[in-house]
Amino acid sequence: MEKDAKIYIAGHRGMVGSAIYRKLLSEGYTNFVVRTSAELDLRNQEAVCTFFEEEKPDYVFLAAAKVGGIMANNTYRAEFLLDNLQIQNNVIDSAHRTGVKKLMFLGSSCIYPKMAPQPLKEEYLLTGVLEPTNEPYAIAKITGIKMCEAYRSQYGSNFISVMPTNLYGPNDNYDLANSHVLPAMIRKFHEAKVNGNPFVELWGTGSPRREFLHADDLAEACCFLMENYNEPELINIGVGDDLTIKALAELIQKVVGYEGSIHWNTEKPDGTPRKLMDVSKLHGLGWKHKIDIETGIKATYQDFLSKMEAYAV
Ligand SMILES: NC(=O)C1=CN([C@@H]2O[C@H](COP(=O)(O)OP(=O)(O)OC[C@H]3O[C@@H](n4cnc5c(N)ncnc54)[C@H](OP(=O)(O)O)[C@@H]3O)[C@@H](O)[C@H]2O)C=CC1
Ligand SMILES: C[C@H]1O[C@H](OP(=O)(O)OP(=O)(O)OC[C@H]2O[C@@H](n3cnc4c(=O)[nH]c(N)nc43)[C@H](O)[C@@H]2O)[C@@H](O)[C@@H](O)C1=O
Repeated sequence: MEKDAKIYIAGHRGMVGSAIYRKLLSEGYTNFVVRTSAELDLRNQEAVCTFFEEEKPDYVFLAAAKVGGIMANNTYRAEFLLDNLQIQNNVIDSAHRTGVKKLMFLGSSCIYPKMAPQPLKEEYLLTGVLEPTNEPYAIAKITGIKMCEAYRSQYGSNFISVMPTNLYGPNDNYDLANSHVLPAMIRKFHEAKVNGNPFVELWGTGSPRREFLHADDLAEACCFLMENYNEPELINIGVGDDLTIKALAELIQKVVGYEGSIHWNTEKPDGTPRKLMDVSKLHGLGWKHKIDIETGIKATYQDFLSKMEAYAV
């Protein structure tokens, strides 16, 4: 990307979009176009077409989406399917129509079959049945991958698809019902510590395994791939290592300094038993993550503390 190129970061206030924004600013890029969802609802096809025709960005990072943890995905199934299809269809097609030089579509590790062999290689896409709790979201993301592939093959568009593993970091969502596990645990342990609660309730059995990548590492990988990856095939972004939800809970409990106990509510879903990314393709290109999980959790806890008033702890 040329340093003065016009870059549109869709979802620039979100955890991922804001991390990409910070990374690009730190690398000396200056020409950005951004809109909040209130200013430009990406589900609105006409508004998105007009925006692209007026702004004509050179590069697009598509980090706007309806996002949430296992309960949000399972509860708002229609919105996770429709909103995401609308957002990505509108942005990808407008990017093509206005001659965007390159677009990056962000998918997710949940696109892979629930019982796929581990670690998850890129070629396992569409080889089996999906995890039911996030099937609508996964179907939308798979459609986004196929849109990028189709526009490349029919029109020669340089649209790439990257599949991040579970993410965490600054500007994460700490809502107890709708967030992902890592921010939820930070908030639950912190509130229990402050309020002197004897136990914290967590969901499922604690036995599923998850891989976690810090948003700043993800942003670095996205910028690296925007520079160095121009292939039709999707590419995984992860750390190549995972831990059980129980081990994650113990780590966060230690960082927060909570001394009570954990109750596992097995009425709540476990979701996919394991989704560990195979990152050999990414490593082969020369990129590897830097932030280890304990360092990342400590920094994220500080981010939570700085925003705590917003969550009325
Ligand atoms: N978080 C995770 O663990 C993972 C995330 N991803 C992917 O990364 C991307 C970013 O996720 P993340 O940063 O975590 O999500 P966030 O919820 O933090 O941010 C999503 C952003 O999307 C924008 N947005 C949502 N709906 C609309 C809309 N209708 N019109 C315009 N903008 C909209 C929001 O804008 P505004 O703030 O202005 O309302 C928000 O800034 C997504 O594609 C997600 O699927 C992939 C794997 C894991
Ligand atoms: C990124 C990814 O995120 C989603 O998938 P997920 O990885 O299953 O999401 P999660 O982070 O919410 O949960 C991970 C694990 O953790 C357990 N768990 C324990 N206690 C809490 C808890 O308090 N909150 C939450 N949310 N989970 C908890 C929970 O039961 C599960 O076993 C996809 O829908 C999809 O959106 C997607 O792509």
